[in-house]
Amino acid sequence: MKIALLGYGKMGQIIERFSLERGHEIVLKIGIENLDDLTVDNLEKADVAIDFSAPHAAVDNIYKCFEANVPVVVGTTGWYGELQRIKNDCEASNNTLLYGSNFSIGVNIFFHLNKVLAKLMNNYPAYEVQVEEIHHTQKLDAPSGTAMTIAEGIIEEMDNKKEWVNELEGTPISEKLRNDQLLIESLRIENVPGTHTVVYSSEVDDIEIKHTAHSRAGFALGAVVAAEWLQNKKGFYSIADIFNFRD
Ligand SMILES: NC(=O)C1=CN([C@@H]2O[C@H](COP(=O)(O)OP(=O)(O)OC[C@H]3O[C@@H](n4cnc5c(N)ncnc54)[C@H](OP(=O)(O)O)[C@@H]3O)[C@@H](O)[C@H]2O)C=CC1
Ligand SMILES: O=C(O)C1=N[C@H](C(=O)O)C[C@H](O)C1
Repeated sequence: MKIALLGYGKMGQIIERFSLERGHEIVLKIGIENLDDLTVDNLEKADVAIDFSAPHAAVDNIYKCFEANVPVVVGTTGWYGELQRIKNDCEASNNTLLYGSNFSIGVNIFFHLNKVLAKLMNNYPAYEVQVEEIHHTQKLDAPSGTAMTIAEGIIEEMDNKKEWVNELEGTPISEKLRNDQLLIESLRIENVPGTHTVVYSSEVDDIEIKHTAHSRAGFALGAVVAAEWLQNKKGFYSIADIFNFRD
């Protein structure tokens, strides 16, 4: 495949390496220094675009791909408030997009496990649930997209949780946490690629599930595999469409 990389930072560079290893060609690399090269003409040279840019940049980049009719894989997080509008516009313009808050196989297994556990724990109100995410200090968004997906999985399965609220280290939530709110605690520590924990705590014990990324390799390989999966498809997809986990 001919791949356009939108965003050539920490992730873009590893995605380039995996793309070349898997026999693909990089026909366009867009970073902050050559944004003018992000044109319809240049995008049309690619079979697929992969966006790992920045929360403020992803939406414009997606619409540029739609204009060029190039399928786009979006790994960038922090833009999900626009998800419904983009889904509608993608389908209305007969375009193709796949997004995911996390492309690693391990985290996608974890997403499934999280929902199975939440369904079970729904029967045990003595346990209070909380999500924690830890990332490197350059991360621009909080909570992480992965933590949002985890929280949404819990809210879907637990009758007493209706919404999540975020506490970023140093900026505690302004109001007291309500019983129907799920806390996502965000911590920023130098060089951490991504750690997510779900804890159910009772008076007598804790139950904890945790995913620890040792590097960014799992995210990057997953993004290239997602781009391969998207070939010859039309429409709006999420990473969950690639996996078919059973309980
Ligand atoms: N879904 C997943 O599995 C994963 C998602 N991510 C997400 O991917 C995104 C990128 O992560 P990461 O690579 O670590 O971040 P980096 O900051 O290392 O890289 C992003 C790059 O994009 C550049 N950029 C800024 N604006 C634009 C634009 N308009 N078009 C193209 N590039 C632009 C930035 O330039 P400059 O720094 O000069 O502004 C930077 O070089 C984040 O949102 C992160 O949360 C990360 C890992 C896994
Ligand atoms: O910014 C990152 O680094 C990561 N972002 C994604 C997220 O917001 O969940 C995925 C991964 O945790 C790394």
